[in-house]
Amino acid sequence: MNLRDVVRGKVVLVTGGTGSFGHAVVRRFLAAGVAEIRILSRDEKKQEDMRLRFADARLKFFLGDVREFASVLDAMHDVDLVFHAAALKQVPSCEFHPMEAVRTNVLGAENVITAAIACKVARVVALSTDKAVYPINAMGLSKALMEKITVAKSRAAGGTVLCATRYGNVMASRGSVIPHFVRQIREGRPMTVTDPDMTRFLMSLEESVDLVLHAYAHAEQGDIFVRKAPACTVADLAEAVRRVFDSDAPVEVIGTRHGEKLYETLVSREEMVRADDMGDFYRIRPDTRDLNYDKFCSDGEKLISIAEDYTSHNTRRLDAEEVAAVLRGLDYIRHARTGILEPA
Ligand SMILES: O=c1ccn([C@@H]2O[C@H](COP(=O)(O)OP(=O)(O)O[C@H]3O[C@H](CO)[C@@H](O)[C@H](O)[C@H]3O)[C@@H](O)[C@H]2O)c(=O)[nH]1
Repeated sequence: MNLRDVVRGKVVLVTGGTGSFGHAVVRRFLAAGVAEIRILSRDEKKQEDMRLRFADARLKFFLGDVREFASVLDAMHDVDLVFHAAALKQVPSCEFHPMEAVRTNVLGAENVITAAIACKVARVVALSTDKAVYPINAMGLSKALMEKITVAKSRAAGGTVLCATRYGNVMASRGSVIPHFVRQIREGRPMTVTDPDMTRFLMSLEESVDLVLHAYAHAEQGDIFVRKAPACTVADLAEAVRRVFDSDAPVEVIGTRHGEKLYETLVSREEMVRADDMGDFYRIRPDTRDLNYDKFCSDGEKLISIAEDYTSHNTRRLDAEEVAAVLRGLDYIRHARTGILEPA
């Protein structure tokens, strides 16, 4: 896909756009000749920082909250494309305040989709997570409902194509384990590993943006897109960080945290039977049976019995040296090696 051909002259809205994903999308879209890119978010300070950083008149800021339909509608007029990234995404905070997750991740998503359909937006890409598959924590559960809303609304969305993307852990994102390990090394503390055998998919920020752009370019009504990714154990991740920083910090095993899974799943076996393998990506097509509910009870699916989940346990596994090589390529690690510890 040539991004230039796709975005030239377009008006794009990014909800929750002041985070690292928003920055990466804005950078690429401005360079590719987008007509206007709007950010809808709650924090005026983060908006001001971003305004100063980009200093580009095509970048417009809308103060508001996806929980408020009126503020979503205000930002939606004349928009061609929406990336819905606004979310509560920390597992512990959603666990303690599940209704807040419902308000932002579930009702907020409904507001965005309803406003987009009303304003005849061409495409909406909603950002989801591997934690939405076989969810066990409130964050994953609320994102699973967001996906369900996207697919259900796609049955009657007129000319607005609704789709979602699912990705795993973005390496070195703010608050995540890699910057945490680096900080522990710098402060001369032991590295705390939850469960050495726990696995996570590894994806860079740029790869997560590629996935979202792939979805934008290829989506048909109700699709969910997944990008194939390698994974590693947390023990190997900790060892890789030690090698990159030439550290001999000890590792302390602290046990699994509240709401955590041993491994993550990007595509369930139930979805795998209707997924297309697109090389680097999977496309999970919606269940297109009509609204005759009876069929959902009577028509079985034999293929499910032989299909396999796509998980961080059975994807390509990187060892510590391979993870270290990936880490050395990250901007965050290059900066951290010179003493700047906070991810952008
Ligand atoms: O001190 C620590 C902290 C974490 N971990 C492990 O490191 C892995 C990654 O942890 P973390 O970076 O906190 O990511 P997750 O808990 O998997 O969740 C992240 O990834 C999600 C997407 O899957 C995002 O939605 C969340 O915001 C983001 O925190 C997990 O196996 C943790 O058990 C440790 O071993 N030691």
